Amino acid sequence: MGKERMLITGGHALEGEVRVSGGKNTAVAVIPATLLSDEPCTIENLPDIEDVHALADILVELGAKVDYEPGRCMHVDPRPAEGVEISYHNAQRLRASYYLLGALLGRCGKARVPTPGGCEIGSRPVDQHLKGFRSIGAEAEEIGGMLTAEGTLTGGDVFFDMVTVGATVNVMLAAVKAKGQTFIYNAAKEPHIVDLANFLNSMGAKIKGAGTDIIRIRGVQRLHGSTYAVIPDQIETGTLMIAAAATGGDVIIDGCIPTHMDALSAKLLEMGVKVTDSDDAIRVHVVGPRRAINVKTQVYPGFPTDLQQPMSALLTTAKGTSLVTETIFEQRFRHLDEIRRMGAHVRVMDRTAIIEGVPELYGAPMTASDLRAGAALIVAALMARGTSEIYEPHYIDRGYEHIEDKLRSLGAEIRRESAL
Ligand SMILES: CC(=O)N[C@H]1[C@@H](OP(=O)(O)OP(=O)(O)OC[C@H]2O[C@@H](n3ccc(=O)[nH]c3=O)[C@H](O)[C@@H]2O)O[C@H](CO)[C@@H](O)[C@@H]1O
Ligand SMILES: C=C(OP(=O)(O)O)C(=O)O
Repeated sequence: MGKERMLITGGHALEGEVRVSGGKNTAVAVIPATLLSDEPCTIENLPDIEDVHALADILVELGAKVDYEPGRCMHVDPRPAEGVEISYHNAQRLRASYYLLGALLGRCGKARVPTPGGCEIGSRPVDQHLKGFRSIGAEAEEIGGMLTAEGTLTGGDVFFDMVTVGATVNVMLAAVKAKGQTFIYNAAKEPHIVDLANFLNSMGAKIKGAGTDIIRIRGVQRLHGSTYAVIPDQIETGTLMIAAAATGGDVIIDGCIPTHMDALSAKLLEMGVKVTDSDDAIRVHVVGPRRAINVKTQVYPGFPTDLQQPMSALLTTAKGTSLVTETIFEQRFRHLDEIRRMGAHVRVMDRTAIIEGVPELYGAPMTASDLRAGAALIVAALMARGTSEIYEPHYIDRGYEHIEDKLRSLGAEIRRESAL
């Protein structure tokens, strides 16, 4: 497909109900995990997004039999998979291609994966992944643009220098079939870590403590098949909540897990936005002016970095001055340069954005630099006066299923067209 752009005419309050899709960050861990099974698996509730399409292609490249119905489910028979290396082209399509390292190491004791692509939001080193593999008995290195890991895994103690989602996932994948026991200290606690553990345990793995700082994995010899539905996407849920708040709307987001959204809900309440939870839905309802607040990104259960960009877009029109501090990634403010063209008053000093709320933004042409930057531009465009053009919307497709349809169903004026 050629170059495209999104056109959004702002000023419509979003209203109605919308259903959230399955989680990207859980899907991209669970799909590689099917390679560890000794029998076929079925994964349900997968979002119909580019990262999932890429992983289906990678499993096929490795020789697995994949039957994928986008938007529905993926059947994976890993038994014919003999490959231990993925192509540069496929590795570049997404960050999570590096989960094939852990999955292949766990499956057959050997893996070669080109350094991954994905969003450029900081330097994103992989030293902790490699250290983790070494701690459980593998040789692992990064050389010439290639990540390699090999060895008979014994299990062991893994101490991460910082909380890292990716390295926690990778070590979990590698360790489930190790000969001995693994302890991961300073583990990530994100909902997708728990979801991956639940999937692996449903295949017969012995993982305890997922969702806490210490994960214990007792290696097993074989894993059986499983049918598993991934959890709803908390970042899509959060983006829709922010979009509702930004447009002065009244939206019910169905099929989500409200407790995963506590950090965002607390911040919206602090701004003066009404947030009401029920079992599997959240209502976001704007009743008066939105006040400026301070936000600092943290690991779960703190405020997620993936929602910092849409949240800072929302704050550009809040009453007063907001401080947004990004502690996880060094380059996650690029969206603000674009939103400044719409009339926002923003300065970035080191890791903090100082946002002075303005009464109104004006539509402008803008370019998405990464996935959540794209989501932030959508939020800004939805609340602006006039029409905005968002170039490079393919970044948004990495993580949001049918985003235009969902927003249109809530009353947004949004469409995509060729940018030629
Ligand atoms: C596919 C997926 O789930 N992506 C998420 C994952 O990314 P990802 O897994 O890449 O993020 P990490 O949690 O690993 O990164 C956290 C911090 O640790 C640093 N680090 C990480 C690994 C390492 O070996 N060395 C190192 O220094 C990173 O540069 C970053 O500063 O968690 C991020 C933080 O919640 C989210 O923004 C991403 O959406
Ligand atoms: C940064 C993200 O994803 P990835 O780690 O896949 O690049 C994200 O989902 O916001």
